[in-house]
Amino acid sequence: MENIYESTRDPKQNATSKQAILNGIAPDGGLYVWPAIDTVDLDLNAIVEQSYIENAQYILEKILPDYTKEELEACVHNAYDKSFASNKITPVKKVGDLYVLELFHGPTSAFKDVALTLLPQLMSTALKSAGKKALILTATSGDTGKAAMSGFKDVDHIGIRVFYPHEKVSQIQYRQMATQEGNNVGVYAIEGNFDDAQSQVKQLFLDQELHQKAEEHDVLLTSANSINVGRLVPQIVYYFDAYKQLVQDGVIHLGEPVSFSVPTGNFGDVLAGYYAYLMGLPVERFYVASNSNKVLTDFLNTGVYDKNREFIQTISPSMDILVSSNLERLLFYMSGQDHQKVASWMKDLQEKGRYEVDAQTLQKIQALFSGDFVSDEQTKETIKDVYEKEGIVLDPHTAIGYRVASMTNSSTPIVTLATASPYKFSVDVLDALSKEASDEWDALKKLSAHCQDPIPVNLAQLESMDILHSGVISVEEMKEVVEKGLGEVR
Ligand SMILES: N[C@@H](CCOP(=O)(O)O)C(=O)O
Repeated sequence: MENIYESTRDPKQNATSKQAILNGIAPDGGLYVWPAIDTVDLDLNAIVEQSYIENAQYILEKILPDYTKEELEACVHNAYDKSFASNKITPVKKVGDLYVLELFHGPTSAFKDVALTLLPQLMSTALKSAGKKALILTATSGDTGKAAMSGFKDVDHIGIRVFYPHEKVSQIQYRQMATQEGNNVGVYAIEGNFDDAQSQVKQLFLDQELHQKAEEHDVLLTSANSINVGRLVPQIVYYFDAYKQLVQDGVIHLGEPVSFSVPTGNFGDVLAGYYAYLMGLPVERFYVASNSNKVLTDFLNTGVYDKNREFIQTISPSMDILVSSNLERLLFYMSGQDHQKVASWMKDLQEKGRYEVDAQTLQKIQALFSGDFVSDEQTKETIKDVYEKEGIVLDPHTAIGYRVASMTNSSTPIVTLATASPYKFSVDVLDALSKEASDEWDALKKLSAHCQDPIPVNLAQLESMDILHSGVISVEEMKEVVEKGLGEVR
């Protein structure tokens, strides 16, 4: 099978899709990309007629060509047949003049579930072909960690270790992770922020001593973050499916463009949309919505990416990120697939904390992407305003995307990606609605009563669950955790 994937930094580092998924990141620290993704020929007429599951299979067959049709069929059905509370998987709703793509009906109430119910299937299938075991390392700012553990819990031949920033996730996100059951999971708070966790995980992937030890245990080290192409590609499907729903609802005619507003920190979700665009989805513009950690807004406006700034803890913690990993993939495509340029920008980021792209690359990016940011105060205002006018409660991340979408004066329909359930951020959402609560449980109940909407079962049951993981470790101690984990994969 052809090695169609290659590192953003060096075309010689190439792999099949199964190998790319097993490796997580390329051995040179770059991210796997498929340079010819824009040659994929998808039939939009077929897509608007098919179910979500049929579309997932249709699209993944094109982008993961070394999986057999039967393998992908099994993976997709195992992931989506029973795990989502909506039979549409990711329904689109009209909210005011905008559209909202609800991505939070999965087992942990965040958009990550769409990919992290499928990645364990893809990973297990690839591991079987390779005859190996795997230890998955995951950095999380709140949502990915829980969704990854839920997806990989008790999966044979796979272990998972999750690292999140101590006291920098919402109370409910903390409870979701700290109560996680499973004989193959480990979750640790780290002293630091998400960027510290993510950088250390990336370092560990490149650590030769660790790889040596992994080999001794016959274990591969890999990732459940969106740096892994297997985490990213399932997210392409919901962009096509949202388009399908707009056509079916008569909002657009087939072939007409739509725009997307995507709240993002690590740039994975919006990059999946760009992949959909490269595969033929008619998109006019992507609005990249940030919180006060507005490193992406500044980059999109100036071409300078500069992480040397204050890290701000916000009420949208999943987006409290200053090193936005997947931007590297966008730079690869927008620079004309110039591996050397990408490698030198990433070297600058590593050594100086900043890089500046050339005018041509910036121009190409700006032709399709805009960036804007929203403060905590504005986020709360938006939650309140949308609730009062439309009776819909948005979570803080979605509110950021919604506000950025509503600031444009485009006549093209804009779909905001609703990335999480508001109940995951119950205290701040209730506060935005000018109500008080004594703690996160009181907030959950009051929010539910106020909105006359049931609390998702997976969140409601957290209150009675025991805390199983309470370790707080330093960034340096992460390596020990991983070394130990290698011997525990069964
Ligand atoms: N927002 C994420 C951060 C990690 O991003 P990912 O898309 O690379 O998994 C989170 O909630 O953990």
